[in-house]
Amino acid sequence: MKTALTIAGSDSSGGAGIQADIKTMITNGVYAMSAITALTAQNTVGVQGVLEVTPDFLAMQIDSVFNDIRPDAVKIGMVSSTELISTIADKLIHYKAENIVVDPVMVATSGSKLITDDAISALKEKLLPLATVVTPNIPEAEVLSSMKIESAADMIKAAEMISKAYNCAVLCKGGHNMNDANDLLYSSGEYRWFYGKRIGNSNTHGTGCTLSSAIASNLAKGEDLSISVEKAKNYISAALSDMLDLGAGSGPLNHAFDL
Ligand SMILES: Nc1ncnc2c1ncn2[C@@H]1O[C@H](COP(=O)(O)OP(=O)(O)OP(=O)(O)O)[C@@H](O)[C@H]1O
Ligand SMILES: Cc1ncc(CO)c(N)n1
Repeated sequence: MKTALTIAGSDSSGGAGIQADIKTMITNGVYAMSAITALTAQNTVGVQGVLEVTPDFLAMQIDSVFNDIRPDAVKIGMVSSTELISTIADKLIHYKAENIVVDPVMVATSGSKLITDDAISALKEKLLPLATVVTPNIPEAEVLSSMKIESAADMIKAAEMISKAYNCAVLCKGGHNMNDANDLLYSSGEYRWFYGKRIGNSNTHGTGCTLSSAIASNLAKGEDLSISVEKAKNYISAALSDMLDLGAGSGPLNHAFDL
């Protein structure tokens, strides 16, 4: 069985973070492991508290995983501080990790900030150059490219800028568009659109975590990047279409829609 590791924060409400990642990896056919960067007390309405792990303890978790069950792919989600980002980068280099998917988590769907400004610089300098693919939504792509994104042409331009600056593939996600849900993959100088019909479901808590974990699962199984994104896009669209409606705010999607 192929294996995947998520390095991310825990979401007590189970819709995003580590919990979304593990549900996604299992339903996409890989063995799931975790290294937890922070605990969040969170629900569909907001983030009530964050407790970060120490860099040493994050390093210990990553060592425990790599020294026993080597992951075929690694997904990185919420990492809120510079020290934790440096720890992850050092370990990924040390273990020569492959198939690295970086979801540059900055703000929760509910609006709470999940990263410090210093850490955004560290993410750019230390993690993006290690990434096979980075998966920003439109506001995150604006921060990473320092340009405003108002059209499909802007998505291509921003993805190209990020890809060239950090030497990684870029999937710019269109979930924050009003009219469609088209995602743009820019890789090795070429781009491909993944078209998605906008689904009328306001329960989108954890869509980014889920998509990046599905991509990591497909890479772990040996698919190339473009097919990995295509399959992940089909998975998230089906999970959203199931119209699960839990909680008072933006609720989770149904990761296990076909079980
Ligand atoms: N209403 C929707 N209908 C169809 N697809 C959607 C919808 N909302 C998001 N998606 C898809 O979900 C995936 C994640 O995109 P999105 O832009 O929501 O990420 P995100 O903002 O990082 O998520 P998160 O809410 O976890 O922070 C993309 O493939 C996007 O196209
Ligand atoms: C722990 C965690 N990671 C990522 C997100 C972004 O959806 C979230 N809300 N919570």
